[in-house]
Amino acid sequence: MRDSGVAMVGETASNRRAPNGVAAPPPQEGAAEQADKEVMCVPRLRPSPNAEHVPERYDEVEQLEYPAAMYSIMEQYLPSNLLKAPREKKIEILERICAKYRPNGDRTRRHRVYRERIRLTYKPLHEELSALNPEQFFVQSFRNAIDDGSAEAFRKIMKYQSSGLFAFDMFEPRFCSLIMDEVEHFENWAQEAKFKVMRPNTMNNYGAVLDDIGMEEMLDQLMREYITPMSSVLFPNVGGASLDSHHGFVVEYSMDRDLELGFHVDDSEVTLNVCLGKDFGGGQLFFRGVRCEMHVNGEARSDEVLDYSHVPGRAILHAGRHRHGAKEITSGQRTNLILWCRSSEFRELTKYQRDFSSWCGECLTWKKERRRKLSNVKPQPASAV
Ligand SMILES: O=C(O)CCC(=O)C(=O)O
Ligand SMILES: [Fe+2]
Repeated sequence: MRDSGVAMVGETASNRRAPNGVAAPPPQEGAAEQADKEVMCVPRLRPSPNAEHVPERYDEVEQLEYPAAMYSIMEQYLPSNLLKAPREKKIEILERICAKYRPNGDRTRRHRVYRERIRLTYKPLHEELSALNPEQFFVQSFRNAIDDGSAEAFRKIMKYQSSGLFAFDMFEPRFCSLIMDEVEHFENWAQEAKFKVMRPNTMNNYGAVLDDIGMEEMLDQLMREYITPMSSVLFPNVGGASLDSHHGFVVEYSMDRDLELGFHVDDSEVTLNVCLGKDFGGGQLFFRGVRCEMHVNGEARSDEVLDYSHVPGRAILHAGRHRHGAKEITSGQRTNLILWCRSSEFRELTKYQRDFSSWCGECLTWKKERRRKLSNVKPQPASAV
């Protein structure tokens, strides 16, 4: 399994919490409006160091993955909103950046130690969550569609479908409760044990990585046996047929915690997002079209502006590169299970590619435009000598 990686997130969106947990400047516009203008990737380092910033010292920090001096040097390349983040957060971010360049995105030593400590000291509340039990976890209609495996069977269970977005009922209410209870139990344990929980990615201040608390194998099986059959049919152009690793976590929103999630793309080829509960108002997902890395900040076409309202037990499946965010909740508490499904084959094959017109809205527009221009070029009559 690869490292949890980092979601590519809106770095400068002014209307959400900054990744360091410090409140970002007051909102100028709504999340969705801002999203139309800008998506950036975080953590994206500055091209040149910030010479005015005096970096922290890391010498006395235990269990650093790399030499302490490297953290001080790299700190000067962090985007300005992260410079004042707590040192622990900066270490986490810098190590995640570096992990991307290690063979197979190997997990950092800190993360290995973190997981081992949980494994040895945390006693799960619901041991049954460590093994996939389709009858207990999934609703009948979803199991039937997977058993059938045809595009027609998947089409039949869709409750909402729009370009690149597919929503269907998936989890039994009891399974939703078990996951939420387990996460709460873990949070309580961590608080009592004074154990610092690693959050799912740089954008979340709450939530937990399910892979870290004993559900990695179960979620891997879920991806291979229950998501791949669907994504092979629904997302063939973005690696949906060759998913081979995942990052599974829950995100939590409530009036006294995170309210919303900034505009971003996921570090995944295909994302499964299932609402677990509980009662809440607001919190709609907003989508703004699928884009490759080069076009991630481009404008959305009007037909790409889509909102989706979560329903407990219901899943939405989308491409990781489908730009999105979550609007503020207006009441209650919302918890969602997120499974970022990745394909190393797809990443390798597309590494040196430049044309993604089979899935990137803007590459496609450019391609059509080029074709149109070419077809408008009138052949010159050959002149006789
Ligand atoms: O809040 C949600 O439902 C979306 C979460 C999300 O997009 C993510 O964690 O990548
Ligand atoms: Fe996301």
